[in-house]
Formats: sequence, C-alpha cells, structure tokens
Amino acid sequence: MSALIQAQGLTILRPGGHETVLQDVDFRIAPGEIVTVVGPNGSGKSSLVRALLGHMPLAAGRVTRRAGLRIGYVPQRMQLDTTIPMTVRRFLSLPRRVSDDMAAQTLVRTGVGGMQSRQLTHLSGGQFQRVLLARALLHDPHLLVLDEPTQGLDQPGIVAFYTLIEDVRRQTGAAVLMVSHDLLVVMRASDRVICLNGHVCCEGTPQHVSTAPEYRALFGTGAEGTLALYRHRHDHDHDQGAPCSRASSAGAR
Ligand SMILES: Nc1ncnc2c1ncn2[C@@H]1O[C@H](COP(=O)(O)OP(=O)(O)OP(=O)(O)O)[C@@H](O)[C@H]1O
Repeated sequence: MSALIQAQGLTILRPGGHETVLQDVDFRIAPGEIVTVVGPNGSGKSSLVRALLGHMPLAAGRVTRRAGLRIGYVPQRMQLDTTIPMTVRRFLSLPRRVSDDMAAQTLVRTGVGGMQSRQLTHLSGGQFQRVLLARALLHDPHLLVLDEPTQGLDQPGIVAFYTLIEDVRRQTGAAVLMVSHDLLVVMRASDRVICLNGHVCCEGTPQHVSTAPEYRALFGTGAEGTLALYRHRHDHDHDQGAPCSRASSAGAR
C-alpha cells in the first residue's frame, strides 16, 4: 500500500548551518500504522516531525506526502495566553469553524464530553490533551501526529490516553505518528518503533527494537523493564474489576 508520508535522506542543520540535527534519515508511514519515534532529549524527534509536516527547511533529502493527505496535529507544547479567555468550544473552531454537533460529538469521543463552555485554562493536563486530540480529529484526518502528547500526565493518565489513541485508530483507521518518552506504554501501542539519535539507530517491531544493542545503549537498564512489561502475557483470570498484580496495566495485553 502506498505510504501516507515518505522521506528519504533527510538532513537537517541547526540554524547557522554548521551542526547536524538529523543526518540521512529515511522514513515512511503506511495507512493505519502506529509508528512511535523514541530517542533521548535533543535527538531530533520533533525536528523529524516538523520536517515531515513541511514546517522545517531541509539541508538534503525529500519528503513526499500523499496527495490530499489530511493530518491532525497535536503539538508538543501549546502556550496558552492566560489573559485571553477562550472556551473549549471556541478553541475547537480555530482555525476552521465546526458545527456545535460536531464539536459535542468529538469531545464525547475523546472522553471530555460536555466541556464546551469550560475555559481552557481551567482544564487539567489530561483534559487539555483530550481537547487537543478532539481538535486534531475534527477534520477526519488520515494521519494523526502527536508530539509527546502525554507530557505532564501521571501513569494512569498516560495509559488512558494511549488506550484512547488505540480506540481512535480502530474506529477511524487513521495512521498515528507519535513522539514519546513513555517507553513502557509506547511498547504496547506501536506497530513499529524508530529509535532516533541524530540518525536512525534502529527500527522495527517493538520486540526487535527493545532487544537491539543500539536501543539498549541509549536507554540503558530502563530497556530491561520495558521488555519485561511488553512480554507480559495475560495468562490468568481476574475477578471482575480486580487489578492485575503481575504487571503494570501499561504492559498487560
Ligand atoms: N529553533 C531551533 N533553534 C536552534 N536549535 C534548535 C531549534 N530547534 C531544535 N534545535 C536543536 O535541534 C536539536 C534537536 O531538537 P529536537 O527538538 O528535534 O529534539 P527532540 O528529540 O524532540 O528533543 P526533546 O526530547 O527534548 O523534545 C537540539 O539540539 C535542539 O537544541
């Protein structure tokens, strides 16, 4: 199947043009895939995403986006001007107006139904992320791009958010490109993981990447925990509603 976005030989330089941020990176994402980019701080994850979206000048290489591709983007950071009141409803109509019905339905879908009249500044971190996701979903994207969407959320909030992303993928068939530091839950949600550190260190299924020496060299002993959780098999029954005691719910399948 043809890729939604394909990139070849991407090279990006820091402003000034002397230091390399990304060197010779190839990338592709197919319809319906969940691809997660992991890597240490400053490894070029956000730069890769911005280059794929066409928001970053390339020193070399090229990016091809499928004709008519609709992308829903949840940025890494969004500065809210606390001096300007803004309701959730109004925010959802920026930059393109959507109907009240559509706004209400999409908020329900992302687990923040009925919050139209709330001020953005009065939302919790988890609620705000869900509103950002709702906004990204409004125009029926083929591809959702999420740059560290769970920053600042606690562990249950992270798991709930990624479960929601999996539901969205199942319901809409949209592909998902995520940048994340949350290695424990990343391993569960992704079809493919790309480990980045200025270049692609390793890439493949979560199992393949979590055992790759390049990945372990970057993430050290933390990688062991990731692997253990990812391999958890749900081989026992629970009483209804009882929590799983053998492994974190982040890793349980
Ligand atoms: N606008 C900019 N001006 C100067 N340097 C930049 C700019 N944007 C990114 N960089 C540099 O490019 C490198 C990669 O940054 P990038 O934000 O892509 O990394 P990242 O992997 O997403 O990091 P983090 O995990 O900390 O968000 C960093 O060294 C950063 O300092």
